[in-house]
Amino acid sequence: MAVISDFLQLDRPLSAFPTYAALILAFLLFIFLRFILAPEKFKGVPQPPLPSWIWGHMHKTHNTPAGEHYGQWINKYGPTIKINAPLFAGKLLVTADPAAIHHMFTTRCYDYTKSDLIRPFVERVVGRGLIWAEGDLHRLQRKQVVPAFSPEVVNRMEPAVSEVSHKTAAKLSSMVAEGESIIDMHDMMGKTTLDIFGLVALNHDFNCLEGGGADIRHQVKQQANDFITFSGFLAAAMLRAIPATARLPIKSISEQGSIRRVISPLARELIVRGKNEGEVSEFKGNDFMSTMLRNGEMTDENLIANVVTFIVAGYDSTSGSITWGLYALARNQEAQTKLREELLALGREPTVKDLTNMEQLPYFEAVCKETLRMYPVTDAERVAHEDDVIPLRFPIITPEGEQISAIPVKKGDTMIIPIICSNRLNAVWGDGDTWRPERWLGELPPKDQLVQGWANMLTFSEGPRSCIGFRLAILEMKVILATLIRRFVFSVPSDDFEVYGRYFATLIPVVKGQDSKGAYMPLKVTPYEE
Ligand code: HEM
Repeated sequence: MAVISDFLQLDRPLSAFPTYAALILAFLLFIFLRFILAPEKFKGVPQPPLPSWIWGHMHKTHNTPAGEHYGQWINKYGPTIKINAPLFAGKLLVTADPAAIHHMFTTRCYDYTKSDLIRPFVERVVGRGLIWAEGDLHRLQRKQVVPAFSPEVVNRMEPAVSEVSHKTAAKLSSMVAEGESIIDMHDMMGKTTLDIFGLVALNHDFNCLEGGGADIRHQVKQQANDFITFSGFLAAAMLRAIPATARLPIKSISEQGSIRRVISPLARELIVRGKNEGEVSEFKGNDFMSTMLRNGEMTDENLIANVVTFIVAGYDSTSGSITWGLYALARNQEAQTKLREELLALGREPTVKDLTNMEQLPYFEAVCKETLRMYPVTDAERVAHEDDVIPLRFPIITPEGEQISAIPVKKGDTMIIPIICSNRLNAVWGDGDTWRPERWLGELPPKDQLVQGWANMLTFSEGPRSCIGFRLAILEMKVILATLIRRFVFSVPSDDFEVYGRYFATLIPVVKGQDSKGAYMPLKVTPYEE
């Protein structure tokens, strides 16, 4: 009872609220009847055994390492399955099939929008910016900001990225010199990428490495840590069953707005400064802020939402990817040594040219791709806006021997696209769950079995809504990893140390046995001596 009372932010025990108890019962009865009366969905698509009558399949996927259960089911039943949503909220189609993904993300991108669970969540967290926008509004907003992330503009960001990376290396050196040998690299990478994004996109120095931006990073981390608890799961389950629950004073839901509340005043200040100063940075007016302001077509609400959106999307996912890269290298000392040797053999700090030329640093390229394949930091969910038929590359064979090569869907049906499973499909990659950079140096799986996103993976999605910041993310990943691996050896703090991922808006690293700490990646850092 205390849990429910806290969940609902009640200031008296739940027993004092018979009305609340009656409401909860009515709610459960309503969704149960809706479930019983619903027509059968996704006929012929295999469904794994139901782990829980009330929570459907999703408590298992929420409460365990990212991709673990979807991965097991998909490897057993094929890339397309159906599952039960919690609280009798109907069936969901889960697919990692490349043809289905291409259809929803590219061919009919605007007919498969973010679901009624995801879109209001995005609005609460970052506002009505590019990630929230759909249809014509999305086309318009995207056209306005896309020039700020062109190859030429991103390449010009390299000196700033490099400068912050060197500051991080200096900070790590001083921490180690002061006796701190085990360092939370998730926290360090968050500070590094937020500082970079401020400088290259907003002409603003968050100065996180010296203690700045702490409120933003704290809120982002707090939201992630809250989401992976049972309360976080229950809130998502209720929202999926009845989206109007968002209006109730539920703690885990109302607190999702705290990131926006913390960043908005700064966003407003930066916009006013940008409007007054005209060109706001050394990127010849091509930076994100100048580009948005120059067009003058966005309302102030859209401008603020986009500054919040880009700050959060621009630093958290990139820092997560780099953190996972350091973890993979810490677990694979041989690979780390090989990478360091390749970087040092260059005889200088790598330049943008070195980093973008795959032949110059082939192993480094393979390490980055393999990390982004194994640890994609986001997940996706779409809802059909019209009745449609989704094609499959890997047909389903029913127990009766019938082949299903396309799945009819109805307006309102929800599809879950577990990006991590698409990237790891054993049917395509063989040993998809193993981090093995060498796979990128040999022959890749046939193209028609792969998706059409960057490097034939789904990490940055594909199509008109694919990640707009992918070039900047890859540049940051390469510059930061090159700077750190040339100077330090990263290793795991103990033999039984294990980290698994949990999804919030990004893939959070959680140390096994230290789950209550939430997002955390303590690695042993030792200066490298030749
Ligand atoms: C390694 C780091 C990153 C990864 C793995 C990543 C991944 C993704 C993915 C998968 C999507 C599509 C989500 C969906 O449609 O449901 C996306 C969209 C987006 N990303 Fe990234 N991202 C990264 C870094 C960045 C950076 C650095 C920025 C900012 C410059 C950024 C800004 C955005 C925005 C604004 C969208 C929405 C695009 C749209 O809907 O048109 N991301 N990202």
